[in-house]
Amino acid sequence: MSATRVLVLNSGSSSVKYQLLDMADRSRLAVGLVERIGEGASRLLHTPAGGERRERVEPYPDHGAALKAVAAELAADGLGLDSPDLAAVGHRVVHGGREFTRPTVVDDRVLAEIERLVPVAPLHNPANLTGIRTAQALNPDLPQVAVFDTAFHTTMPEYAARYAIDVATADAHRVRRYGFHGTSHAYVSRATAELLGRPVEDVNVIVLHLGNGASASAVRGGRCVETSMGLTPLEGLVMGTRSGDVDPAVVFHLNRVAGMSTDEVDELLNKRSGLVGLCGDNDMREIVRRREEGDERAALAFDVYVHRLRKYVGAYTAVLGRVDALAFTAGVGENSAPVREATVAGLEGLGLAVDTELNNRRTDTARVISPQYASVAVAVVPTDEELEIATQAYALVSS
Ligand SMILES: Nc1ncnc2c1ncn2[C@@H]1O[C@H](COP(=O)(O)OP(=O)(O)O)[C@@H](O)[C@H]1O
Ligand SMILES: CC(=O)OP(=O)(O)O
Ligand SMILES: [Mg+2]
Repeated sequence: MSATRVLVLNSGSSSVKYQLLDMADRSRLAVGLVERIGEGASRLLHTPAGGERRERVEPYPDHGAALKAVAAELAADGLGLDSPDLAAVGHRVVHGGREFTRPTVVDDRVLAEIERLVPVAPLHNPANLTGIRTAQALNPDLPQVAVFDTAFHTTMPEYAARYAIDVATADAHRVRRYGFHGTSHAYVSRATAELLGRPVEDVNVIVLHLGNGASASAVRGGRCVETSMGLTPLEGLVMGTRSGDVDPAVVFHLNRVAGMSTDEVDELLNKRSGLVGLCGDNDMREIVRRREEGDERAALAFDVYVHRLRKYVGAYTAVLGRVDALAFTAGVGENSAPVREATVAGLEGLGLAVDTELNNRRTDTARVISPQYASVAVAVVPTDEELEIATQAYALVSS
């Protein structure tokens, strides 16, 4: 019997999410999360299929230490990285530049390329590299597969990927729009077509991936034609801690007028902006609760967030020409009925509306929330980046 299991590692700036899947039946054998890596008391939560959740609170100074603890938890369930049932480890790698258009088995050249892209994904690529190197050290014989956030967006037409800046300067430094969360945009756009019962080739979808990081994409017939993130995951929508779009002159202005260094402005726009910068909270549940209690800062943060979303929905409607579906996904998109309602309110002219009762209903499965009469299907479509990474990694190593 051949190996059918895939361990998926999704390493973020201060966390690792992981899942062990059996691709024979797509079942989950274990799921877990390590939070607050490098922040003193880190926490590991590990749940084996059919077993009790286990918690470990201890300091993990870096992603390497965290992954060793994850490997130990898996080994305790007989699911260690040395198991002959394991076919591959699939890694979410955030920045793959233009080079990587599909999942790739990691070798020294691939590692060097991911390393070269660290300056354009400083919060993400170093953690992804540590994940790969640690898994390699734990079992050198196991294929490590990199699945890139940028890959799905490499089909964007040149006029969407180009910034209107001097071509020679841009090309010399690879300055262009790459886009991120591609694994989620790919999975959700396909799942939306399935929900509508139509072939993906025939369907045009706007996907709103609203997690801590957030991005929109316009997908025509299964191919991405536009997305809101750019050179780095800072451009576009308002996010938990990131500003999204600002006039680039904000950077020079703060440098000249407030004496802030480039690194300080970088930190401001990536970590002290977005929802947290506007109202002190980045959790949409908390913002909605405060807003309902009459908190003005929370209400403004909500309005700025939703206004940006509405601008992108309008823009992507124009990009696609014909829209069949608008899909909400990730933490906020899947769970926040108030955000979904406010995003499409008054957009009947674009064929958009939600049915209040359908919008407020809670399910774990994909569903349409627009009324019968609406010409665009508004849908809630849960993303599953881990399943998608496992599927792509397994397809590659078993082919
Ligand atoms: N029930 C809910 N209502 C509103 N927002 C929620 C709810 N559950 C989670 N969220 C939001 O989802 C965000 C996290 O989304 P997620 O997709 O898990 O993010 P990431 O993968 O980027 O860490 C949280 O910051 C929170 O704002
Ligand atoms: C690219 C990106 O923004 O990822 P995340 O949402 O995991 O921070
Ligand atoms: Mg996410």
